[in-house]
Amino acid sequence: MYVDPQRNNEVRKLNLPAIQKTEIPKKHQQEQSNMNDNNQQVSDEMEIDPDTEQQEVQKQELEQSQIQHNEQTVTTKETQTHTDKPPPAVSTKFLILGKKTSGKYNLTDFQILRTLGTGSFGRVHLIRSNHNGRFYALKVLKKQTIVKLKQVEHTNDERRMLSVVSHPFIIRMWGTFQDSKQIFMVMDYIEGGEIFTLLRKSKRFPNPVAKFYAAEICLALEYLHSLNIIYRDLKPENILLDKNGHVKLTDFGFAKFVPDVTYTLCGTPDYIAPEVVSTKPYNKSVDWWSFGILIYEMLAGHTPFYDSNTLKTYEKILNAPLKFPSFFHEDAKDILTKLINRDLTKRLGNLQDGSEDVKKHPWFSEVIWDKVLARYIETSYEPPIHQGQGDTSQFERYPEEEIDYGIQGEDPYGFLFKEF
Ligand SMILES: Nc1ncnc2c1ncn2[C@@H]1O[C@H](COP(=O)(O)OP(=O)(O)OP(=O)(O)O)[C@@H](O)[C@H]1O
Repeated sequence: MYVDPQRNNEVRKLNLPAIQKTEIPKKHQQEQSNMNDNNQQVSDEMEIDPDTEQQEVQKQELEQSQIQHNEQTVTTKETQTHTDKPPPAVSTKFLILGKKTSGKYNLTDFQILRTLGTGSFGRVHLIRSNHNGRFYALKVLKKQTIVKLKQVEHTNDERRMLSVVSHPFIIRMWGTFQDSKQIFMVMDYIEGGEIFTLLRKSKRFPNPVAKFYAAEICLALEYLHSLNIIYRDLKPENILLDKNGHVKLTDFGFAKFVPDVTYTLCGTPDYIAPEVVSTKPYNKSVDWWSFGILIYEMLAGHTPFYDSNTLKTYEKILNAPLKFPSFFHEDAKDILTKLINRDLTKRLGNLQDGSEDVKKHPWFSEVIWDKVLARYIETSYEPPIHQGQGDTSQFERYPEEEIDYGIQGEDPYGFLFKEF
C-alpha cells in the first residue's frame, strides 16, 4: 500500500468518521523520477493553438443552456470526437436531477479490462464497449463499503452531480447501473493519467504550467458554482489529463448541491479550508481555498500546511502563517495570499464578483479566458499516448482481483441506491 510522503496519510489511523475518504492512503505507486529523464518535462510556454476544436465550445454552450431543473431532459449532441458518443446500445437522452440514467447499460455491454485506479469504496476499470469497440472507464463501488463508511448520501450525490454537469474540463458520465453488491458508473476514459503523477515526477511545475492548469480548473469551479455545486475535493489526484493535456476534473464523491451553506466535515486534510476544520457552516468559498492550495502545491511541489500528523495539519490550517519558497513570483504570492485567506470576507472568489475577481487577478493577466474555455491554448505537456484510445501507459499497474460483478442475489442495500 503506497503512502505518499508528501501527503498526510496519518488521518486513516484517526477516528474521524466524517472524513472517510482520507482514511485510505493514496495507492498510486509513484516514482520520484525526474521527467527530464523521459523527455516528458512540462514546458514553460503557454501558446495559442489555432487548430483546437471551436466546435466543442459551441457544443458546451448548447449543453450548458440545456441544463435545467427537475423534470427536464438533456439531449447530448454527437460530434466527431469519439468520447462524445455514448455506447450505441443505449439512448442518448440523459435525464437529470432526480431522474434516472440507469437501466440503459449492463455488464454484458462491456468487456472489463485492467484496473486504472482504486479508491475508498471500489475500483475504476478500463472497459471496452462490445457495441462500438471504444474504451470507457467503469467506476465500481461496493454497496456494503459505502454503507459501512456512511457514504450513501455522498454516493447518490456523486451520481446526481455527474448526471447534471457538462463542461470541457469535467469528466462525463454516460450512465449507471447496479447488481446486488455493487454500483457502476460508466464514464469517459481519460488516457493521460493524473496531474498528481505528473507533478510528483516533475517535482514542481514552472509558473506558466501551473497557471495553465489553474486556469482550466478555475473555469470548472466557476461552472460548478454557477449550478450551486460545491466540489469539496480539489487536489491533483482528482485532476486527470486528456490525450491533448487538458484537464478533466473527476471524482465527484464529495460534490454537493448547496444553494446556501452546509456543515459536513469532508475533504482531504491538506486541502481542507479552516471553516471546515472548525466545523462552521460553509459554502463555495471552500473550493477557492483548495484552489489556492492546489496552485501552491503545483508551484512548490508540496502543500503549505503539510505535517505528517494530521491534527498538526489542521492546527496549521487554522493558525500557521502562509510561507512561500523564495522562487515564487510576486503575483503568485499575491493571489495565493488572497485565496488561502482565513477571512471569508476577504477570500478571493468569495467576494462580490465571485470567480471574476480570481480571473482578473494579475497572476492570470495574460490568460485569455474565452480561449482557455475553447481549449484554444496549446497545452504545456502532451501525455505520451502512443497506442491510441485504449493506451494505459500513463496509469500504474494494480494487482487485479477476482471480480464478482453481475450477481443478482440478495440485495440488502439496494433500496439505498434506487437511482443507479
Ligand atoms: N474516467 C477516468 N478515466 C481514467 N482514469 C480514471 C477515471 N476515473 C477515475 N480514474 C482513476 O481511478 C482513480 C480512482 O477514481 P476516483 O477518485 O473517482 O475513485 P474514488 O473511489 O472516489 O477514490 P478516492 O477514494 O481516492 O476519492 C483516479 O484517481 C484515477 O486515477
